[in-house]
Amino acid sequence: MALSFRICSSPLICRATLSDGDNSRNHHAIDAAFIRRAADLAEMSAGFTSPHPNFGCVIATSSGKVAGEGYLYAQGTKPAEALAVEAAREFSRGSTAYLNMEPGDCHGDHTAVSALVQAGIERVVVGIRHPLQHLRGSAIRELRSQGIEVNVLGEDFESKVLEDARKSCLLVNAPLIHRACSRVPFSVLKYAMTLDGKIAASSGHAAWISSKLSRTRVFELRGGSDAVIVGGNTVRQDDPRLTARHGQGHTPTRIVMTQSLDLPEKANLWDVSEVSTIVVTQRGARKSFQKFLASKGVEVVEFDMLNPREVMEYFHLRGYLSILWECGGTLAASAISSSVIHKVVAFVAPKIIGGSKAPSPVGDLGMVEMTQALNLIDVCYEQVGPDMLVSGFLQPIPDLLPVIPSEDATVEIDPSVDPFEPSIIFFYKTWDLYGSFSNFSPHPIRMPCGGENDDYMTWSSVEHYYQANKFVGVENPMAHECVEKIRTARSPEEAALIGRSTLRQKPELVRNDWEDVKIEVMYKALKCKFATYPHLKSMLLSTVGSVLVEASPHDLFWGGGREGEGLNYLGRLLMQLRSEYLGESSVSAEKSSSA
Ligand SMILES: NC(=O)C1=CN([C@@H]2O[C@H](COP(=O)(O)OP(=O)(O)OC[C@H]3O[C@@H](n4cnc5c(N)ncnc54)[C@H](OP(=O)(O)O)[C@@H]3O)[C@@H](O)[C@H]2O)C=CC1
Ligand SMILES: Nc1c(N[C@@H]2O[C@H](COP(=O)(O)O)[C@@H](O)[C@H]2O)[nH]c(=O)[nH]c1=O
Repeated sequence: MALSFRICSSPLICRATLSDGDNSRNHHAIDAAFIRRAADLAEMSAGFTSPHPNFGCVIATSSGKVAGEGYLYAQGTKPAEALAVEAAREFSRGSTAYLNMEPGDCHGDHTAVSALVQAGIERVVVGIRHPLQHLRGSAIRELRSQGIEVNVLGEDFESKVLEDARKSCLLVNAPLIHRACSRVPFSVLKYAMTLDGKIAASSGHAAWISSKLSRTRVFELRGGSDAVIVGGNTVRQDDPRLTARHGQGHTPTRIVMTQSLDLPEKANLWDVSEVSTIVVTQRGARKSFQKFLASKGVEVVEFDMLNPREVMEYFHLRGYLSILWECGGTLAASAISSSVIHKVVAFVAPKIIGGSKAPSPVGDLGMVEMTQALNLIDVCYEQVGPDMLVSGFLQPIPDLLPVIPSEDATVEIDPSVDPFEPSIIFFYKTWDLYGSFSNFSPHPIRMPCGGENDDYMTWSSVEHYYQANKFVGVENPMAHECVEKIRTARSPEEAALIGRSTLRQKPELVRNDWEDVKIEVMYKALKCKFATYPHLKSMLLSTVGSVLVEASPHDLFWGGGREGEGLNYLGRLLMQLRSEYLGESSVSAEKSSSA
């Protein structure tokens, strides 16, 4: 059955009534319809932040009416379940909540579960369990312990229609599911071709094959990916920008894969003022050009064996979850042969360019008979302006039921479970085991803005506070505006984006003493966070004896870097805070023993 992945155009919270057909007595069909709607809602957050779990929730009354809906905008914002019950108000009582995925209560605050319990929800239907082992099953257990009936698709009941609904839940969080059971990021090959199967004219000219509307869809695809990758020849021919030009939201890292490193000195990708570029190349290639790129702020990574699999395994280790391949046919063929492409998205334009030498989307795969052709699965067809968008999967999304059958059996197949030495605790993504230590964790703090304004304000995360402080106390209305924009940013990622890009683009708005005070600013915010949330303080104290390292491969100041080359200031400040707490408790223990 083909799954359609329409981006929902309805507002965040909407009220809708099921059509008569959906209102049938067939419980499976009703459950399936609502779960699919929850998955559609979840899809709405894709593209606003770097991939993270996408959650949607629908509250339906016993008569099959939608009482409320919600989706998680980004990590740190209100959970989908809380938004949905808020929208449903008194209609939540006795209703059923449909969730595309089990909530991951990674911060121990049970916000999603509490929202459902307090609203009087009677039954919860879950599309899939949480794919990450340390989070899997805990919200379901908690809901059941509160007397709520919980049904998980594929576990408590099965049918074709429910199977399809479950599949839509797997797809909407495909990058995360891949992270749980694979060693390469989820990769999509996207191209635009003419009706006669060419991705450029014989001259190499390709701007443009697809329509403006299709290219806008490409910006959305880029915005939903961690990185976009092209080969060296595409850089030489097209001089692409590879940015997601659709307003606010996530912009993916640009990756160039080149063996020769024979690239032009002037290229749009070397402008890293808005977003970074990483060039991956063969060890030893054109050392002088490597230096030139480094001087431009472009990172160069050398490989002994430059091939798509090695490159993808490397980016998986660096924390990339999803990659969009926008390369030409030569690199595409190599990536498909290496089995790193999971999905294909092709825009077919009603144009004919001809040319026996004009390139096609996929180069030589060594196949000689049509019976060897790779068949796509779950194919979708959609008209986009004048073009036809055909998409489908080359490899199925892993099915969590057989792949991850139980909590006990998962350690072996989940490479993220415990990949590190026990004496070092790494933390990075907020949903990781110690993710609450991250600046991005959703723990609001109340602190004065700093500067002349001593009023206490609520900051949605440490990251909001930290980024805003770059511009505090600067006598310029634009700096004030920037502080407010960061304070009201809907997610830590958005706050970071505004803070970092303003620092790069308008350095005059940054306070003069920023470099001197930034560690102190961070420490103050961390102290406030751990003092505000006792369970976080306990978590920090539980790490005594372990070194804390922020496993950010990019941030060599706050993070530990890829191979320990980073300064790890965030880890250090947390250890300092931990020592402070230990000092306090030993002083109070001394006092009580001497009393
Ligand atoms: N319509 C569309 O959607 C698109 C069209 N195009 C068009 O396609 C043409 C370029 O096609 P093509 O040369 O295939 O594209 P690419 O440049 O994307 O891929 C080939 C290049 O990738 C690099 N490379 C590194 N490792 C490998 C490897 N293991 N296997 C293969 N390549 C590797 C090499 O760069 P190096 O030579 O530097 O070592 C190689 O020349 C251009 O005309 C461009 O306009 C490109 C993208 C999309
Ligand atoms: N020609 C072509 C595409 N080409 C891809 O887009 C890149 C250019 O991106 P940018 O510089 O950001 O606009 C180019 O290098 C290639 O990867 N894409 C499409 O959707 N449709 C098209 O017709």
